[in-house]
Amino acid sequence: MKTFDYDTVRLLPKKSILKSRRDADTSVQLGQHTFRIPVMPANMESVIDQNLAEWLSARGYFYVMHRFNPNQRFDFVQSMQQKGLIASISLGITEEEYELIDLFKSKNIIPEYITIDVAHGHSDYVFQMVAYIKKKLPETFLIVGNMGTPEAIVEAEAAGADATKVGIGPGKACITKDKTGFGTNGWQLAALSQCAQVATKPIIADGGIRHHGDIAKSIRFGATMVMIGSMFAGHDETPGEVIEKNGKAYKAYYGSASARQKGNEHNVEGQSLLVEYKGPLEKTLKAMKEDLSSAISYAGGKSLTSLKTVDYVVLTDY
Ligand SMILES: NC(=O)C1=CN([C@@H]2O[C@H](COP(=O)(O)OP(=O)(O)OC[C@H]3O[C@@H](n4cnc5c(N)ncnc54)[C@H](OP(=O)(O)O)[C@@H]3O)[C@@H](O)[C@H]2O)C=CC1
Ligand SMILES: Nc1nc2c(ncn2[C@@H]2O[C@H](COP(=O)(O)O)[C@@H](O)[C@H]2O)c(=O)[nH]1
Repeated sequence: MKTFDYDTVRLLPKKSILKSRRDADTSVQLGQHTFRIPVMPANMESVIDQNLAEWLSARGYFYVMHRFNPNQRFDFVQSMQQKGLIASISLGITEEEYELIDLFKSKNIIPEYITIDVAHGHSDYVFQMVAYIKKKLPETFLIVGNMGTPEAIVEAEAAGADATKVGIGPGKACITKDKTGFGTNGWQLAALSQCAQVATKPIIADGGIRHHGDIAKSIRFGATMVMIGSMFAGHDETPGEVIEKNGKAYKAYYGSASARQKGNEHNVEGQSLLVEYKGPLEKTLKAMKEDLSSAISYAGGKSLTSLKTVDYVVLTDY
């Protein structure tokens, strides 16, 4: 099997039709809503909290709240919706999660988006949860992850997923490939491409984004949106305190399957890192939008759709 990844692919330019990059449209539709850029922060405790969820949603960005304060999710959804904001939460697949779905149903509080967040999403237990959510909360847009193969995408869509999330182990805080030998680390873009060939619904590329250009590459290879952890962590608006070390400023970034997150040493597949302190998030989001606008211009179009058909090369002696 031929593989490639973000660092070995270059997209090929087409004649531009834009007078200015400011005329490029970077917006994307997911479900019933349109968002400013095809980017969402990872649903990790060191990346997002309720304040950031409110901040992003109020400004037209998509987000997925993490699931590590399980008992606060009902109030979270109510509070977001009372403010006129989109409610987008994560769920696991334990019994308590079924009870939360029942609570939403009984109170007629309907989250606009739910993401099933399990390391190995290609599982009948995940698909049972998909079916339950679609039965109880049919209006909710349901994202199901994580997957790494076309077979998984086909089964998830057949079970009722409205979108799937692709990426087993390409994340910066991930140690899955070393601990288990499995995953899409090192060929995430090729895995995304394979999954996109069978997908009939949106795919979210999750993990391994290290440069803004990787967002455009993800769209070229079939993603509707991307999920980003480490590049989001470390801002003023992201969780955690600034840490000074050897005269430089950092914030903590830790995996959802790290010992720090789990509070134990069982099935640890994530590590704790320091990422550089990056200042205000507004500045990074503006730069992402500008770089995507430039990419659209190079693609010879006016919107993200133009990226989907550009030619590319794979560097071999890289
Ligand atoms: N994208 C990625 O590559 C990865 C992401 N993560 C993140 O870490 C967090 C913790 O995830 P997770 O480990 O799923 O923890 P969870 O506690 O949510 O586990 C999910 C459920 O599936 C069961 N399960 C069975 N086989 C597996 C398997 N191979 N991997 C995971 N669960 C399995 C678990 O039982 P039991 O625990 O008894 O086995 C548990 O009941 C999530 O937020 C996830 O997104 C973690 C690893 C990889
Ligand atoms: N294998 C693991 N993957 C993890 C863990 N915590 C989060 N993640 C995944 O990483 C991405 C973010 O990747 P990044 O390259 O942008 O930093 C995140 O969305 C999860 O899918 C973990 O503990 N182990």
